[in-house]
Amino acid sequence: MKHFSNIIIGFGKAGKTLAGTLAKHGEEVLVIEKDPNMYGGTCINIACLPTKNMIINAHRGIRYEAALKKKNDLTAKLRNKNYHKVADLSGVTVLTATAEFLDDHTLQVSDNSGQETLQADRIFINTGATPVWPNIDGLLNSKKVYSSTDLLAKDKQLKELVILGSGPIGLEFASMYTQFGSHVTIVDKAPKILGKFEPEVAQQAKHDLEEDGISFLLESHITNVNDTLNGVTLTISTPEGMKEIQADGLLVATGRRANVTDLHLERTSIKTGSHGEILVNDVLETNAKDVYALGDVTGGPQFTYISLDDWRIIANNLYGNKTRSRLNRPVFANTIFLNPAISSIGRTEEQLREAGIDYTVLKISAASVPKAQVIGNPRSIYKALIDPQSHQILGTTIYAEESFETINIISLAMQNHLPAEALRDQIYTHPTMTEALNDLFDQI
Ligand SMILES: Cc1cc2nc3c(=O)[nH]c(=O)nc-3n(C[C@H](O)[C@H](O)[C@H](O)COP(=O)(O)OP(=O)(O)OC[C@H]3O[C@@H](n4cnc5c(N)ncnc54)[C@H](O)[C@@H]3O)c2cc1C
Ligand SMILES: NC(=O)c1ccc[n+]([C@@H]2O[C@H](COP(=O)([O-])OP(=O)(O)OC[C@H]3O[C@@H](n4cnc5c(N)ncnc54)[C@H](O)[C@@H]3O)[C@@H](O)[C@H]2O)c1
Repeated sequence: MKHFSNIIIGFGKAGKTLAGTLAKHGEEVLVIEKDPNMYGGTCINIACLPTKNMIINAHRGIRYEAALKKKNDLTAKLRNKNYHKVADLSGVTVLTATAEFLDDHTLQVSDNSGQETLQADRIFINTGATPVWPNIDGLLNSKKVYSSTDLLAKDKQLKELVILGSGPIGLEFASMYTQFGSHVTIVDKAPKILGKFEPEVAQQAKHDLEEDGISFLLESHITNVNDTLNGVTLTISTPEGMKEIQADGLLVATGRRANVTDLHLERTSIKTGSHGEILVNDVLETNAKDVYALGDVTGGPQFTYISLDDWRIIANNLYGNKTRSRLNRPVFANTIFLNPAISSIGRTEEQLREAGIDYTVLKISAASVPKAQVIGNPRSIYKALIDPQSHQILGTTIYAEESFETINIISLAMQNHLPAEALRDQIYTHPTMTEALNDLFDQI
């Protein structure tokens, strides 16, 4: 039986970065990835980067087939680069095989050629997340039902697309497909979209998505999926009664949960939660000694930058001053890449009210910001909540062009406890959307 000092299961953001750190410290590492099309993990192959590349090219007016080719070229390049960045490190080996546990420190790996048993002193589980499939009649047998991964690989554009789920995946695909010229209907059981964002921003974003041609069926669910010669018929229960929609396909975007499918954790002392997520303590240790879990598989926030931050926690606890943990993870933002993008950080008005925290609201539209005019997209709301005494920023939501960049400045200010005046008085380059922060914080 082969023995390794460290085995990382899954070539995700945390895992691949950790392989580099371990190698730098002279450690021997085996990285096991089950799918050669996934070297580099979910983000670069089937998620963040290909979707944003398609979204940007759709906005540029590039046709679907040409955009798909550009996306495929990009992911192939990134995959190859990611593979070599890890496999070429001294002390690191990449094995393309599926790993399953036999006990806490013993794994069986399998590929088409056979199986092998391996042991390791330390094991890091970084196997990501997998789509949740709702229980709907005809859904699993349909050939017209797609996950985000399937749809990103589709060589022909679906002209009439229904999307189940209005989370980030559903909304980003809806925005992208609309820009490519398709008609999209979103079905969600929730009464409103973007429910975690400030209500006026969510409302404005919904209005703009509708203006772009997207139809919404809220408080609705699909009860039946029936393939037809040319597409699919969807039976939908809505507040106005049952509806039937003919479409070319259905994208299911109803959430993703920890991917532990192949791992056979029942053979170990590793504990899982009610959604299959691997339970870890604040420094990402599982119940089994020297077995860690990182990234989406822990059931934490599903973002590449959080997986990367999990790596920081592990690296700090293995080689650093052991101060980093999930408990003191810095405040972090999130963005949904719409037209324009919606980005937020910290707390909303509702959350502050519930917590009994006093706040002052600052709000502007950036329609008159020169860069918004240069881009030709005046859609915008900038909203900040600040402490009335200290002027510390408690939360910010930006719905505007380039909000995904501007929000990182707010993040830096919050993390370093800068008062709103610092952002008000900062000299920003021109013309940028960030300049709007001069005006937003001028209302203090
Ligand atoms: C469509 C979409 C768009 C997204 N957009 C964004 C975005 O814009 N920004 C953002 O921050 N996040 C985004 N996310 C979320 C982000 O992609 C994930 O949070 C992130 O990639 C998770 O990384 P990870 O390190 O947990 O593991 P992953 O990168 O998911 O890696 C897990 C790897 O483990 C492998 N694996 C699984 N089981 C086994 C096994 N038994 N043996 C061997 N290998 C195995 C898998 O093949 C996979 O390569 C998006 C997600 C999706 C689906
Ligand atoms: N820009 C980004 O950062 C980005 C982009 C895409 C994905 N992601 C990550 O991927 C994860 C998964 O995204 P997602 O959009 O699939 O999930 P989600 O959980 O965020 O949203 C799922 C939506 O589906 C609805 N839904 C669930 N079951 C339903 C049913 N049976 N009928 C009708 N509606 C139903 C829910 O009400 C919800 O609105 C997110 O947690 C996110 O962190 C991030």
